Amino acid sequence: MNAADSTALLPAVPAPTPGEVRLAEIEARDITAWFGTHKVLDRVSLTMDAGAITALIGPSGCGKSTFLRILNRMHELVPSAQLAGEVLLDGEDIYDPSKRLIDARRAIGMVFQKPNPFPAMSIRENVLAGLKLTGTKASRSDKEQLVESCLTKGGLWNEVKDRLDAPGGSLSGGQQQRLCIARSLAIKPRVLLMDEPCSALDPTSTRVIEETMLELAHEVTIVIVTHNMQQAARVSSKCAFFLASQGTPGVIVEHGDTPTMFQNPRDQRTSDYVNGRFG
Ligand SMILES: Nc1ncnc2c1ncn2[C@@H]1O[C@H](COP(=O)(O)OP(=O)(O)OP(=O)(O)O)[C@@H](O)[C@H]1O
Repeated sequence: MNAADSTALLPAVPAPTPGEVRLAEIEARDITAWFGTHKVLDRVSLTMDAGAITALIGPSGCGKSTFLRILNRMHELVPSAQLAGEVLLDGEDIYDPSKRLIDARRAIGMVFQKPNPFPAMSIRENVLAGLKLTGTKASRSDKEQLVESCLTKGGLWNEVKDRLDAPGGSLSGGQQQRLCIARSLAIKPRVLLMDEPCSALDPTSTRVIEETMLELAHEVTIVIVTHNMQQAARVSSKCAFFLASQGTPGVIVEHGDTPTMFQNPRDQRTSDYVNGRFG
């Protein structure tokens, strides 16, 4: 079975109700990035469509994670990091000096490779942690509703509804990752960035998270970095192939609809990569 064929294994997802949510487009324009003098991305442009799941693929070190971190202003946390270019969230540059960092982080959430719940905090507190960090006020009953809806969207509610006061650290790795997804949803992001969210998980947990992603795409635009070609084919509708050949900075070689990228790519290097001939 090739990667594209495996799409059929996932259950059908019902269409979104029109007008229910306003989905955001995120566009990177001419992004060049450095760590010190090391240029790691060179004029990368990519539009990640509203409501789509876009997969960023490519060999190790080609700048996928750096690109993802640029999309919610995490790149600037590294002291030596520099950046040129623009990131437009629904047409507005999140790097515009008049824009606040906290607004970018609130609108553009991130789930990391390694599940990182607050281990000693309860499951409930983990979900609500983002409200505190962003200074968002909510009544007790609103918080209870939020906990239930986020854990439901994160695909975890049925497993934890009877132990919301148990510590986040008591959950399995896959459950912890779904808790992190629920936590990121609580502040209602418009875009969710996921950096290899399943690479530390077993196949069953991976499948549950993939199903969760497909459900979430109805209300939040998703960008995922993955090394797993089957996963890219199963969950994404758009795909971008990054490459940094022989010490040159990373560029996007090709991007487009996922089935085309897997079955009929224009560039031989894309074909070689998605078919496992390198990387
Ligand atoms: N904090 C950092 N300081 C200095 N260089 C860094 C830092 N983070 C990444 N780099 C360098 O930037 C380049 C791109 O790294 P990045 O992690 O973005 O690639 P990647 O495609 O996501 O790799 P992988 O698939 O292995 O996670 C690499 O050469 C890496 O060594």
